Amino acid sequence: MSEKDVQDVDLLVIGGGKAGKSLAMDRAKAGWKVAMVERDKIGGTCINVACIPTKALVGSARTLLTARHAARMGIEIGSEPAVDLEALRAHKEDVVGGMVEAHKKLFADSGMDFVLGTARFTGERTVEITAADGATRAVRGRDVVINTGTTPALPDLPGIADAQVWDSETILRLERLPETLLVLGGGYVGAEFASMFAVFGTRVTLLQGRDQLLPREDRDVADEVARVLTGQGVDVRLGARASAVRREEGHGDVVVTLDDDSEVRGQELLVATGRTPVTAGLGLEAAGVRLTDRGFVAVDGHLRTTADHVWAAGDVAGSPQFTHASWHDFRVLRDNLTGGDTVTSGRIVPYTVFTTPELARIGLTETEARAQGHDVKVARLRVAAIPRAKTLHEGTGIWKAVVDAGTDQILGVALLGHHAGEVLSAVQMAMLGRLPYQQVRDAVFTHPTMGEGLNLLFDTLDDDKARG
Ligand SMILES: Cc1cc2nc3c(=O)[nH]c(=O)nc-3n(C[C@H](O)[C@H](O)[C@H](O)COP(=O)(O)OP(=O)(O)OC[C@H]3O[C@@H](n4cnc5c(N)ncnc54)[C@H](O)[C@@H]3O)c2cc1C
Ligand SMILES: NC(=O)c1ccc[n+]([C@@H]2O[C@H](COP(=O)([O-])OP(=O)(O)OC[C@H]3O[C@@H](n4cnc5c(N)ncnc54)[C@H](O)[C@@H]3O)[C@@H](O)[C@H]2O)c1
Repeated sequence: MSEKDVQDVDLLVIGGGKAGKSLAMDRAKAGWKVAMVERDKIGGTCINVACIPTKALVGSARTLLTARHAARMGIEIGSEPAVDLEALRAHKEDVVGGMVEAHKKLFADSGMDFVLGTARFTGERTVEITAADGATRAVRGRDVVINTGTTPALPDLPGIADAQVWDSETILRLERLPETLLVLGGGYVGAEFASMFAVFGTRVTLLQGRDQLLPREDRDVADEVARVLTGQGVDVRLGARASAVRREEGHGDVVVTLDDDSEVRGQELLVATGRTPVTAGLGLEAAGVRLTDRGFVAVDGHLRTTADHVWAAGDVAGSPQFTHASWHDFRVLRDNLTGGDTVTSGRIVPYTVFTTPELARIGLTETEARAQGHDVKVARLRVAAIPRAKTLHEGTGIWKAVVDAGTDQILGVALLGHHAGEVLSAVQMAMLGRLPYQQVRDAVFTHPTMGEGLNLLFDTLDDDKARG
């Protein structure tokens, strides 16, 4: 392609994830000439194959639980509630489809040039885009943003490539509800799918290589999540490291061999052992963009890559792998592209693991706080003590808060229980405002709400008992 065929734009976005699409729309509305290239998922990973479909299905699992437990609330439902697989799939596709359609309209209304195709760098700030029909075009950005995300990792285990295993995308096709399901990996994906499928009636065995579920959490919190899963019927096996996988003939069982040579079998296997950055085939060398040792695009605090006027955001840039982190990357980029000077360091990124009930987390764990030299006080509360939880028969879970004993600042919180993700935002506001915990302890919350439990949680910070 000759130089005169290269189209120049103010902003070129490669990959329409949360950061990229938000920035593309924002800058197009501001009058910039913007092109955004997306390979196949209109709206990005979260909407098509991650957060949104999984949370639609978690919603179904919770509806099933509510129906199952209706009698204890004095409601007679009649026959045993059950999953209708076709309707379940339709529900999920309806939610996803609606959001994809909404994005098409938002993209068009913003005035950006939305290009469905695969981008590959051919030189500095310049890409060749190949559309599904093979047509190509070249675009050069004054500034370029790489937002190509991550994809499920397939661990290097003998036999796994031929065992027709599921990953977090293929399982969402909901081709069947297996009677038995093996889940390899006890991180976020493993915990959420294990909880969901167990509620749907599948006998789930979760194989976690480490000796703790959700290894980033404090052990007491992770153990409590494991108890929740066990209570739902999940066989949680810790320290169960897979060494090989095979599928028996005629699409028979999947068999996982563990490090101790024992075998575990199930009708299907979900591999949930992490995600790999999408950089292959991007031609990053041609653009002067370097990777970190772990294969992510190397960026500084401003999200600048090693190439001038080339930026990266979201999962591929090594940001915490959450949609809201990518969304914040958008704000950082917007500032930096319009004369600002904003960095990603120091931001607090909370998250919620959508088991049922869910685990909501922010800030430091107790382990991290102690390792950083804080003298800590730890507050603990059983969710069953919260009046709202009693009215709902939703007493499962524990809440935990870690406070600096010297400054009374809240360092971190883990809330496992009903609507924990919603309650977490109140704690987050207190942390952002640097309020001492006493202000949360003594705030007047509405009765009876789950949020009111924060009074009770911080009330337990009686100095003698809480000092660890
Ligand atoms: C099962 C699951 C559940 C999750 N649930 C949650 C949740 O509840 N909450 C939460 O906050 N996070 C959740 N996450 C994480 C979240 O999905 C990711 O952190 C988020 O989607 C990352 O967004 P991103 O902006 O990095 O890019 P992505 O949304 O990954 O978008 C990248 C886009 O780039 C495109 N692309 C790649 N290469 C090219 C190319 N060469 N040319 C053109 N386009 C390209 C891809 O098609 C893709 O659409 C979940 C993840 C999984 C796997
Ligand atoms: N609710 C949410 O916000 C949400 C939900 C799902 C995913 N996500 C994001 O997606 C990312 C990926 O999630 P994930 O669960 O795939 O990865 P992860 O890194 O959280 O967990 C993978 C787990 O697999 C285990 N493992 C690895 N190899 C193994 C082996 N051979 N045998 C047994 N166990 C093995 C590891 O010990 C680890 O605990 C997360 O980091 C998270 O940020 C977020």
